[in-house]
Amino acid sequence: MTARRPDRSIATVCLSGSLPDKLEAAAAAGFEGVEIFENDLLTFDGTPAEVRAMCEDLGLAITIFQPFRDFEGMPEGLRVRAMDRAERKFDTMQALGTDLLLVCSSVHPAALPGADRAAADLREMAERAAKRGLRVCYEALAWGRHVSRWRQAWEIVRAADHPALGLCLDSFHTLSLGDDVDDLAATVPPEKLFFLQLADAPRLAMDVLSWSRHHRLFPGQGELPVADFLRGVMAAGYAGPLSLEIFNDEFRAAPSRRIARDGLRSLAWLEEQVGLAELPALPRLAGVEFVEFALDHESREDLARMAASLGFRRAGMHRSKDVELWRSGGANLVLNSEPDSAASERFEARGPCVCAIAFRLDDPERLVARAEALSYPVWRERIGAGERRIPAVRAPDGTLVYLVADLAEGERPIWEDDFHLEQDRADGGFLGIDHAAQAVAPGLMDSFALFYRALFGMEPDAPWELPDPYGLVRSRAFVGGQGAVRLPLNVSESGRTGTGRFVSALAGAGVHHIAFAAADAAEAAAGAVARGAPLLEIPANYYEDLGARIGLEEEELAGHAAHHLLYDRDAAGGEFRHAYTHAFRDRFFFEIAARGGGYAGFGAANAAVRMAAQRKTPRSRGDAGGEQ
Ligand SMILES: O=C(O)c1ccc(O)c(O)c1
Ligand SMILES: [Mg+2]
Repeated sequence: MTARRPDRSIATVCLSGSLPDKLEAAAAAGFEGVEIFENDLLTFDGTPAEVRAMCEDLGLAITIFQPFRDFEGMPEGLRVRAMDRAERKFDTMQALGTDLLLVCSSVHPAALPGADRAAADLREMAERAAKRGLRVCYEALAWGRHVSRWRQAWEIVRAADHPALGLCLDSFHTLSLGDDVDDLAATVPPEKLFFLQLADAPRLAMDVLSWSRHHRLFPGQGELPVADFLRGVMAAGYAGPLSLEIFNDEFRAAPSRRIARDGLRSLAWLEEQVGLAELPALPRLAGVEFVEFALDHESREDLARMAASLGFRRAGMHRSKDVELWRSGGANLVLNSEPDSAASERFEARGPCVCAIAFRLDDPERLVARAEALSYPVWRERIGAGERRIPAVRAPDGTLVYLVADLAEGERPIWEDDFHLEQDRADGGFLGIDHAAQAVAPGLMDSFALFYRALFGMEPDAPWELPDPYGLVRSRAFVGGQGAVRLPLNVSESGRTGTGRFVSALAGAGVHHIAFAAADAAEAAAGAVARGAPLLEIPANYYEDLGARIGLEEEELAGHAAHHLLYDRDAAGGEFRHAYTHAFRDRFFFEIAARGGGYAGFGAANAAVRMAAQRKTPRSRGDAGGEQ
């Protein structure tokens, strides 16, 4: 570890609720400071002195009071008003007990250009602040009228040349304009770096004001190079707090405690990225060991029949619980009907569903320690004598993620301790679980992103959009262990899309799609069809288009059509062949998938055909319905 960890701060504007709710949530999550956003004070029914007392009781420093708008460059009459307004806000700051004011660059239509004029205004403000022992920092808003970049703000602060005036940097304003801080250390002396605000965002093609006001995210949740930005600022000698400033409509509609906690996790992860703090090291992910279903006996029989049609066989019965293991080669399905368990709790709330997924990784206990350091809940199921306790962490929707040690040759697999095994592993079948896709409720996507990225070190693919016949589905895949674990997350604002219906049918989010890796897709699909598996019918038009688009030979096209296979090819010639089943009781479905030539996607080009086929084919059997 290099220096002492900087204090962690969060702007009240990030959180939902009243000012006291926000402060309590920030303190409960473990922040050391808060930015008091002026609007939160204006709408609070109490004095600034009461806010100060609340913060003191909660152990929170007020790191800054903000924003002070439209100050610099005003023509004479308005300039006097602006100075008066500043004096009034200094009164408020003194009552709050904070010494730092953020002035953001003016957007006022009357604001006049000119660095000298702005410098003179800020110098006078700083002089007035200094008389009261206060300080001012100046921030370039990306949409400022005359000042939109930190270098312009710095020219003004430098020219003003007052010890009570410094710079506020905000990663969003810099990165959203495609700018960087590479020359910050060479340009700005450290004592002039007064404050640092951190925010990430998805890459969106929209005006920067709307982007900033509605779509900011915590570092790690978006696509901006926030870690590089922070490295540059630390290299310039910044010594103040790291403060999160996120304007996001979903954050402000979500429970403040969850959002505050995600904020702290995000900062801890970011500090690890740049070497400011340490966490128990990231895991080495080796694969998905199993997917577990919560079922009653009736649905278990149906699901077992469907699994059998895909080539799975019952491989074992649990020694002490009402749980079956079904296996095909390296793919394991756990069918859990144990009463009074985490699974039954899930079944009672949601009906048949995926209640857990298990990752194979190098050191489960180190991951547990990392989860605890990031305050993700850890779960340990009760066990019978002699059985192995497999630790788990809870995903943001409550799904359990079990942590199973990646075994060296000859080590004893978990299954042997807990199951009476009827069949060993070497029986052909699937190679393993290729990917597990989750439907995520709209407000939870960003929490999931942080969960997979900060806790497991998985990296996000670029987001993409899938056209469901009844609305848009946004998708973003998280990939770990060089493709050993692949988890596409799907979110839909519309309740009518397949994703929307899975979310409502599952009372929240959940794994709704499990892909088994096959060495030979045609062979696996042919076997499945022969055993009566409910594979999706693909329209002939699809194969027509495939021939036209990719130029596959007629014979190959006919083979794909005969086996219900979809086909995709990437720019480097990697190939993907895959077939889908109908959904099991409208809740989840399976896929047979074969990758070749380093193909890293999920057949997104075929998603529209798959979703349409799932919607239009009538329920053909009791265990494999398409329409509700
Ligand atoms: O959107 C704004 O107006 C605004 C205000 C203050 C900030 O620090 C900021 O980054 C943006
Ligand atoms: Mg800011």
